[in-house]
Amino acid sequence: MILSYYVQINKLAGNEDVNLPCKMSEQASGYDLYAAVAGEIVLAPGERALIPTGISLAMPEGLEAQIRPRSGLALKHGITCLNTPGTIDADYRGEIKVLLINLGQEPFAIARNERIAQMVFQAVPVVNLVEVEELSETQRGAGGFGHTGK
Ligand SMILES: O=c1ccn([C@H]2C[C@H](O)[C@@H](COP(=O)(O)OP(=O)(O)OP(=O)(O)O)O2)c(=O)[nH]1
Ligand SMILES: [Mg+2]
Repeated sequence: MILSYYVQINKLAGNEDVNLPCKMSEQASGYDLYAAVAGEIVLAPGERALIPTGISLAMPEGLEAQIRPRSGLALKHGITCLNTPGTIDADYRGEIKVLLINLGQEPFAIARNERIAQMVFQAVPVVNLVEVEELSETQRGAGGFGHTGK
């Protein structure tokens, strides 16, 4: 079954040259996000930076977007998203930004229009939290954090 939605996308002023998020293969899960940095920025080992993408979105209620690292950047350069997966709320209208961190040993340069991360859309159920005095019993109960063994 294929779920299909329309999501509005807006290029922010001054970013007309920055590519729109793009799927790199027909059935890719993620739309690659392009850096909207001015010129180039360099992340020293251990350094983090909030990278602009030059775009904003309006998704329908019931969708979210997740910002995830690109595995190639992680493997080759130790570049990942610090808050992965980043959460883009359906009602957020600001610029999408990517919090990158350099966990590698070498400085890493990011140029304008380079692909820095990917954005995956997910359906989010609408949940109503109902406060109660007691919860239903289960076999697991409160067991967790490895209580079933290694
Ligand atoms: O990687 C990210 C994560 C978040 N956001 C934007 C969209 C999101 O809707 C908003 C808030 O994100 P989140 O809820 O993760 O952050 P918070 O620290 O809880 O901030 P807030 O109090 O604004 O919700 O920031 C991004 O652009 N990139
Ligand atoms: Mg929040």
